[in-house]
Amino acid sequence: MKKVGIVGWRGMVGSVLMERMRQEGDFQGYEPLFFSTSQAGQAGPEVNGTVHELMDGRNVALLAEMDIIVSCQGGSYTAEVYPQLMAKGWQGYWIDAASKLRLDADSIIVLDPVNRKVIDQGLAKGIKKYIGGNCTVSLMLMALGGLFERGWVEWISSQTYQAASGAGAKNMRELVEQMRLVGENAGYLLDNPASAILELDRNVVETLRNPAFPINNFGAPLAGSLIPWIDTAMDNGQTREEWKGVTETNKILGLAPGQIPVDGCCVRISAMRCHSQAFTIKLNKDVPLTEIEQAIAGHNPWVHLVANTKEQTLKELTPARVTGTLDIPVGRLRKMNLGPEYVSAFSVGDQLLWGAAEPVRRMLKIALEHIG
Ligand SMILES: NC(=O)C1=CN([C@@H]2O[C@H](COP(=O)(O)OP(=O)(O)OC[C@H]3O[C@@H](n4cnc5c(N)ncnc54)[C@H](OP(=O)(O)O)[C@@H]3O)[C@@H](O)[C@H]2O)C=CC1
Ligand SMILES: N[C@@H](CC(=O)OP(=O)(O)O)C(=O)O
Repeated sequence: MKKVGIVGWRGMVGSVLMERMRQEGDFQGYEPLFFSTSQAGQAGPEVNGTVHELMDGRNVALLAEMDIIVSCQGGSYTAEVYPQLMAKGWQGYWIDAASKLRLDADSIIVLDPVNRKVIDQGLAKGIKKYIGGNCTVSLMLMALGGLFERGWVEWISSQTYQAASGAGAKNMRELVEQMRLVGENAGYLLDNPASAILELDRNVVETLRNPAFPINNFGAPLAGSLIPWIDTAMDNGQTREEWKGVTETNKILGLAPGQIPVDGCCVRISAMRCHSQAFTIKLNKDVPLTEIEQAIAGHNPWVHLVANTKEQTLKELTPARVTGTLDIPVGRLRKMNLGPEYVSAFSVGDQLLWGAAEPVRRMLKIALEHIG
């Protein structure tokens, strides 16, 4: 029986992966082994009625016995362990949620509803590294895959509204902590409907600017505010998150680097785990809106169109509605005043599902089918 090692299963992305694997009945037909870098020997997850003892995530000899390793443990773990496996001549498949190996020449970024052909070609060529994409990029391609598939996209500008979860579990806690403080400090004014609105506003700002306000993880208030910077600086003025847009999009689609320009401004906002994006799409010809709608809606089973009305937008096109689902709603779709080839659209997606765990889960199934 094939052996699959799962590392990082108890982290945030890993927990969502485990949840999805259980929902889909994925723990069948192979022996799963669960690894931890800090809890080896302790009881791990229960799968199909068996509680699995945790293996040492740094036991490279044991890891090398796996046919497939799935890691949601993070980039520094990958940097530490993957080269050791290579040095041992390991021939297994490495499936990873972290960005570390994404741009290696011999890796494939996986998003099978969009690039199954690229994945299958990689498997046929003997490629062994399959890496989940950046959440923002994966969610854009799940939303607009139909336009790329038709070859209609000349370039895209994406302005993002990214959730706290993208920065990690501690940041999600910090956001809610910030919200609590804002609410608690303003409580007495909210309780008095006669209180002046500018007093309420001053109260909130004083809370946000108080040196004791918890900002250790974000570096700035996020509740009642936003942060137009995600990840590290690149030399050209972009942030790394913005740079991933063009770099990963083209790699996922199997195109030459930079072939389809993608750029925009990535912004952290106070959603919990759904990233949203406003797109300006430049098509290479004037395509009627009905054909654009058909191309988007017909691309994959998870994307759906939301009518460009206030009622439907408020009902269907918000992080509050989409969180915890695999849905990829695309709305606010219209031709822009800039010209007939310019299209505006807005999309929302759960960045822990299609943005992280789901492409990895599906790749494990594809790899298992491939090795038989
Ligand atoms: N967060 C995101 O939105 C996305 C993250 N990714 C990538 O996925 C990787 C993992 O990210 P993420 O899931 O956020 O990482 P987490 O910090 O949630 O988990 C990583 C590891 O931390 C250890 N850990 C220590 N304390 C705890 C605790 N109290 N609860 C759970 N785990 C704990 C666990 O390892 P151990 O058992 O060994 O101690 C766990 O596997 C990163 O490389 C990230 O870049 C990719 C896409 C999106
Ligand atoms: N950088 C993303 C989350 C993430 O982990 O991205 P990546 O997998 O590319 O490192 C965000 O902050 O929303």
